[in-house]
Amino acid sequence: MKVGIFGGSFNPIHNGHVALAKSLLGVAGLDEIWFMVSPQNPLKNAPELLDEDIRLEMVRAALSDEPRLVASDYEFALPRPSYTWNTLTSLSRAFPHIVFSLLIGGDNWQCFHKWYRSRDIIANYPIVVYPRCADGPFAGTVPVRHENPGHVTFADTPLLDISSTEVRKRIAGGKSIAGMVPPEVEAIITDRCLYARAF
Ligand SMILES: Nc1ncnc2c1ncn2[C@@H]1O[C@H](COP(=O)(O)OP(=O)(O)OP(=O)(O)O)[C@@H](O)[C@H]1O
Ligand SMILES: O=C(O)c1ccc[n+]([C@@H]2O[C@H](COP(=O)([O-])O)[C@@H](O)[C@H]2O)c1
Repeated sequence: MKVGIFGGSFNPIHNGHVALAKSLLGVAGLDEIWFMVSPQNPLKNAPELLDEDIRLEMVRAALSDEPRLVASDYEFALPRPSYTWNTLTSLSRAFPHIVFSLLIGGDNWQCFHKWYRSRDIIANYPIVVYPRCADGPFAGTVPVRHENPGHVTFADTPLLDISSTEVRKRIAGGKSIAGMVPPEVEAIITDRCLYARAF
């Protein structure tokens, strides 16, 4: 069985994440994709990061009709910050029959050399890099290739110009997020008044 690990803050999950994962199932030949909700990205200090349980609840709601897309809280029980090398090796020990790949966006691939034991990840796990249309400096760029890419492939998936940052900004500005997040996620955000404070 082949499983892709799609790690993220998912603060909140949006339609770009779901559309991308659906496309990656086919493009990368995966049986399932596990959305690994990261309690704490080692390289991000985000004061606006919501509690991991609420972020997980939104991911579960968004994926409720997608049997091959799975919401995972696996990192919640691992040491913080959430180093992907630790997650992958722990998963491989826990599920020895599963071949895990790492799915990573072009934005994160640009700084992959800063990740904890990035060379070990490249040497031991297949990596699938997908293009990311971020609203930041890497908008529309082709991911940088590392010197010794190992099992790194570059997936030709569609670019969807949505980010969690934009979703949070719109909510704080009193604007609609209809069509940017799944309706189940929009309902949770509205009911609990999430992200109502401006950041
Ligand atoms: N619209 C999108 N298209 C393709 N990939 C995306 C998109 N949005 C996010 N991703 C990817 O999903 C992964 C997890 O996303 P993350 O939770 O950081 O969302 P984000 O929208 O980038 O959040 P933020 O705006 O808060 O940085 C990242 O590696 C990112 O590359
Ligand atoms: O392992 C690392 O050193 C590392 C450094 C930066 C990011 N990550 C992981 O990359 C994923 C994407 O994070 P984010 O916050 O951009 O959605 C998430 O699973 C993080 O834990 C991992």
